[in-house]
Amino acid sequence: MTDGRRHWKGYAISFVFMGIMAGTTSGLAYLMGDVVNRIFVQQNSAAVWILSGAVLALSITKGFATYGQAVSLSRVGNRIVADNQKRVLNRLLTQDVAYFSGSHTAEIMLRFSNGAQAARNVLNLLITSIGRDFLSVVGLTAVMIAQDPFMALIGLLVMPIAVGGVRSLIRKVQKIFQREFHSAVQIMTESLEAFQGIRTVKSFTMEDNMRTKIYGRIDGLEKASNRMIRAQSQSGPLMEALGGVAVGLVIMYAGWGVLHGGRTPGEFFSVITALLLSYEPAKRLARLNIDITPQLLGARMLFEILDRKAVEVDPPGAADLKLAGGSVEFKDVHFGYREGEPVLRGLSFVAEGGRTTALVGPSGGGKSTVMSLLERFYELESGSICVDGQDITQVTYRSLRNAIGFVSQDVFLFSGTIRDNIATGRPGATDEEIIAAARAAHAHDFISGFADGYGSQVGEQGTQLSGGQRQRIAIARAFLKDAPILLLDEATAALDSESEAEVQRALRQLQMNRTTIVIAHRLQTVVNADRICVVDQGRVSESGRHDELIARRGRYFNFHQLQFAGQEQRLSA
Ligand SMILES: Nc1ncnc2c1ncn2[C@@H]1O[C@H](COP(=O)(O)OP(=O)(O)OP(=O)(O)O)[C@@H](O)[C@H]1O
Repeated sequence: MTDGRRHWKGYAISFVFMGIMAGTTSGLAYLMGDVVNRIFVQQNSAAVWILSGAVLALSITKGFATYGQAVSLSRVGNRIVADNQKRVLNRLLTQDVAYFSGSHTAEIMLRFSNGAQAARNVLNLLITSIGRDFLSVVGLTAVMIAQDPFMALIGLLVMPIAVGGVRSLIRKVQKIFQREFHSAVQIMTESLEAFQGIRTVKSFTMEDNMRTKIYGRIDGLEKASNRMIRAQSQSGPLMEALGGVAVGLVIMYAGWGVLHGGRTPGEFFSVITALLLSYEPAKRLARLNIDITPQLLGARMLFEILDRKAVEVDPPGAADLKLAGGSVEFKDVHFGYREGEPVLRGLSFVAEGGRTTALVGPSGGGKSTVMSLLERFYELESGSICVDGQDITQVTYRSLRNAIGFVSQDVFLFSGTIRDNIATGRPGATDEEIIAAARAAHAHDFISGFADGYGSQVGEQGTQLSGGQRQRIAIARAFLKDAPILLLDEATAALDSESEAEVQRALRQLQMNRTTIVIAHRLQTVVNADRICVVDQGRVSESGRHDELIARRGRYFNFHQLQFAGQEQRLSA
């Protein structure tokens, strides 16, 4: 807990309220003895006033204590949820890209939201059980013992049986919970995919398939939830029966005592009241194990994230990257996303500062991987990557990533305004700077064409931008970021020639005076690049300027010929 002491203070307060609740409840049970004896047996008229006043006072105190404990417990509970969510968010943000590509968003989201609630529920259940229920049972037992120890013993005889009875249910509950969680993740995953891929779903008329599949999952979850309720409620009949046995035995013993053994009716009523009042808290205590099990499992889902090591943590004493021209060097880099499946096999190349280096080669050769590695989204197996002579593993993540701008084919827009989206390039940028960046990116005109201009909403609930427009937003971001190193994954599709020309113009401007590494799909880029690296099977098989490589008549030359033969201005694919 980030601030455990703060939580415990809150719990201590609700504990005090619970103590008052337990005390007043026991007091009320105790008074029942006097009510019966003084008012009904002794017919003492003064006692009517005193006892009714005392009952009233105790009830009012109990009412306030009930309110106080509910409010204080909820407050501390809500704080725990909030704290836990912040901690999980922090831990998630320090995970690397590999973690996110390896786990489904739906599962992370469920752990994030339900896990934090479950952790709160565990503490609440423990506190209310110990504070309210346990104290009540202790207080009421004390009343029973004070009135008649033997009668109390009869009443409490059933307790061990109740506790033993519920134990067997716990394993069942655990198993059902796992199934419930799994079904919930599947429902969330599949419906998220259906909504995110709604165009594909509709154009392939997959609605019926989707419906059937997700219906099946929902039905599965419903069944699991029903099974859970059945298992959890199995303790109900057991407890009712045992409670009945206890009350029955007390009536038999005490009734006989009142009739034949000189016991007062007051003692009898007081014990019965205490027994009936302790019934609910005792039931809850016996069920505690069952109720807490799913919550504990839910909390474990959360703690599995919290227990993960923060991956993206700077080594102690890591220095910030010192830029001097922004040259990039890959030296004999070996890397694979999975064990035994190498993607880069000894890749080396130099991207000189301020120059444009183009990566070309067949699809799947590892070009995008090169870019991910330079941003240090993944760790190398061997070899090194240096920026201006500094190994990227030795400098801070922040300074490395601040030095790199990125424009890719699929541009991610956050929900918010166009202004906000451009400003992600440099948080805190002024309106003038944002507009200047948009102008440089050839985006100002189309943005001004919207009714709300820079204030237009984009993202999931906003204006849908075209592919070319989205790209120009990304370019504006990169202009604003003004990083010395630029990674460019050239657009290959979905741009009409007009917006393509706009995007190209903007990109040319952006590339000026920056170290640019571009995944080139267009001949034009390659022809003008200062250096072309042919990435094939995880290595740079050839490099040089366009005319040098053509003259060499090797791999690049073949690509080039192919492209011309296909009349397609693309190199990869
Ligand atoms: N996140 C990932 N997890 C696992 N494998 C991946 C991941 N990204 C890429 N790969 C694999 O790594 C290999 C290289 O992919 P990469 O995207 O770097 O190639 P590329 O040269 O950029 O291809 P293209 O020109 O088609 O974009 C491919 O075999 C691909 O399946």
